[in-house]
Amino acid sequence: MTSAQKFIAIDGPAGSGKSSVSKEIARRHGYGYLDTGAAYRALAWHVLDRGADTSDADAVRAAASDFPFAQALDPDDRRVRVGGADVTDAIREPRVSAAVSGVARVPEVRVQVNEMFRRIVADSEYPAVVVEGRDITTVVAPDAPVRILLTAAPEVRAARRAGELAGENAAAVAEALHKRDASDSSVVDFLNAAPGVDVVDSTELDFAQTVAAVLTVIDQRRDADTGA
Ligand SMILES: Nc1ncnc2c1ncn2[C@@H]1O[C@H](COP(=O)(O)OP(=O)(O)OP(=O)(O)O)[C@@H](O)[C@H]1O
Ligand SMILES: Nc1ccn([C@@H]2O[C@H](COP(=O)(O)O)[C@@H](O)[C@H]2O)c(=O)n1
Repeated sequence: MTSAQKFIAIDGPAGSGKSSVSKEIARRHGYGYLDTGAAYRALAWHVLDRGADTSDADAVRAAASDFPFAQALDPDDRRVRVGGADVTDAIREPRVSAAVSGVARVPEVRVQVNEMFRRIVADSEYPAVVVEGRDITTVVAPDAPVRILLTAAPEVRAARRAGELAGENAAAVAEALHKRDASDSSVVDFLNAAPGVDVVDSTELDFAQTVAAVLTVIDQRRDADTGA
């Protein structure tokens, strides 16, 4: 089996359900789970921790050249580390969410982290790894046997995210989410499915229905791949 065949690739915009759905798929199948956004977030945290700004591409490149990132593939172990620092919670703070797109805009950094993702999957002992992000179906693993674009209407995604962040102003949450999508989608296209990528639109689906729809696609693609 090539390492590309170990990928179950899932892309989508912010708040589309990539991480919650991917974790559930990984748990049910005994697969690994890789949250690539966590790596970009951890690098943004690392840049800020060095007193720099992610709009400064040189500062991002410098931080990336010394980036001791670690993340387990266990879907129930979400700890993220940069060197000795546990940044699991810090990378979800609004200041990091607001800064992360700056990191994602630096092409050399994308190449570096994509190599890291491929290595993590290749070296893992899981039979497959659900890898979610923005460019997994198109750049990181375009040859993966299962490639899914998970999407939902912008207002639905904003409402789901606002529901998670108790105490945050819903309009501000929606604005931040849409701003991040606009910036990110100028770097990689995760709003339109590339040829061969299956779309699951969860706008009208609850969480359980979304998981079921993604599982159906995985089964269909796996059957097609094995000629079953
Ligand atoms: N189909 C669904 N119906 C209802 N809620 C959902 C559905 N899918 C996901 N959610 C909820 O929406 C919220 C956002 O989902 P999640 O964090 O998985 O999105 P994401 O795409 O990984 O976002 P981000 O890219 O910003 O990390 C979570 O609270 C999750 O439980
Ligand atoms: N494949 C990816 C994954 C993420 N990004 C960037 O990271 C940010 C955070 O991602 P979340 O999934 O945690 O929302 C995202 O806004 C992108 O800037 C990326 O570029 N490519």
